[in-house]
Amino acid sequence: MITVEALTKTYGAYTAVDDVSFTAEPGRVTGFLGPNGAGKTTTMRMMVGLTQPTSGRTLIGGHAYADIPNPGRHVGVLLDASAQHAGRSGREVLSLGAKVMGLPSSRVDEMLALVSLTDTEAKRKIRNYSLGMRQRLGIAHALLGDPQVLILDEPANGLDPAGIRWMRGLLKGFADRGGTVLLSSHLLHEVEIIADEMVVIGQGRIVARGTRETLTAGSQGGSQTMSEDNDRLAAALRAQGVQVDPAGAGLQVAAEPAVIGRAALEAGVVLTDLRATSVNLEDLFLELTSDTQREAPGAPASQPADQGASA
Ligand SMILES: Nc1ncnc2c1ncn2[C@@H]1O[C@H](COP(=O)(O)OP(=O)(O)OP(=O)(O)O)[C@@H](O)[C@H]1O
Repeated sequence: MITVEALTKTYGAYTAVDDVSFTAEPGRVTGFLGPNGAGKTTTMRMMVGLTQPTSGRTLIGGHAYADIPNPGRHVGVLLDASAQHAGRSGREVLSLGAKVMGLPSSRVDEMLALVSLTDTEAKRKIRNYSLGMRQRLGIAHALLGDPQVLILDEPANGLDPAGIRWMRGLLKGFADRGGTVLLSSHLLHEVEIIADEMVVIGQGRIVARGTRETLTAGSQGGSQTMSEDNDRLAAALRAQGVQVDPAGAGLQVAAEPAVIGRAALEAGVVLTDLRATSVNLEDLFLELTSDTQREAPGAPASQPADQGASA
């Protein structure tokens, strides 16, 4: 369990992270989502003691990271895949990590196999690694000590589609076995596929949090429909005050399918297609993060940050 309590970081007059609080629960993947420069990396660095917070704290399993003896055995961290010594090989980096953590060298081979780095690649200097290979090595390093908690900053960065799918499976499996996963991304699609919970940050502040369902709850859902007489159906709906817009060969209607079905029945129009349209999470994400001044109350589709489901 990770508990982030009122973390704030200021650089002079600039507030990079502003009173950020959230939890990441065991058995769940928590996505930390926000556009470039929103404060994700700064928050994660503060969580593991690499950046000193101006105020606030983070507890991981009830302890500050700095107070955890042999932290790699408890918390796997991947913050910057390119931060490893470029002149070392991947195997050397993992072997060093294993020594520091008091692990058998067989663990290095296990991790290399897990992230699909071949023996030849493992012997290559990191300066000659592709970004995806660095990322795989970083994930191997984070998992080396068999931790219960993973904190990963943009772990999918540089991975090809097959690699992203592989990583998703890996992290889901980790959470399914009871582990806690916090991963950041600036890409909604990457996060929404894997994350059980999402914490959305914009301009240093948490603007929403919850599951996909709770985030989009309360948003005005609509329907798409087609009929044998769209004009008559549109007129019948508009007469009830329902907003109707043309959409391709059909209509986009700001109402539930049942409202449309009833209107069609009363107007004697045969429907040829009728489906509820899901709320576009991407629109919600862009709306939430475009201007923190609006925050949750100004954005009707959002889950207010202080009532989020994951709190
Ligand atoms: N050492 C520093 N001095 C001054 N400003 C900083 C420092 N570190 C970060 N910042 C600023 O804090 C803000 C948040 O940066 P951060 O790297 O945390 O964003 P991010 O959400 O991780 O972005 P990205 O998705 O691009 O990685 C940015 O405006 C950045 O320029």
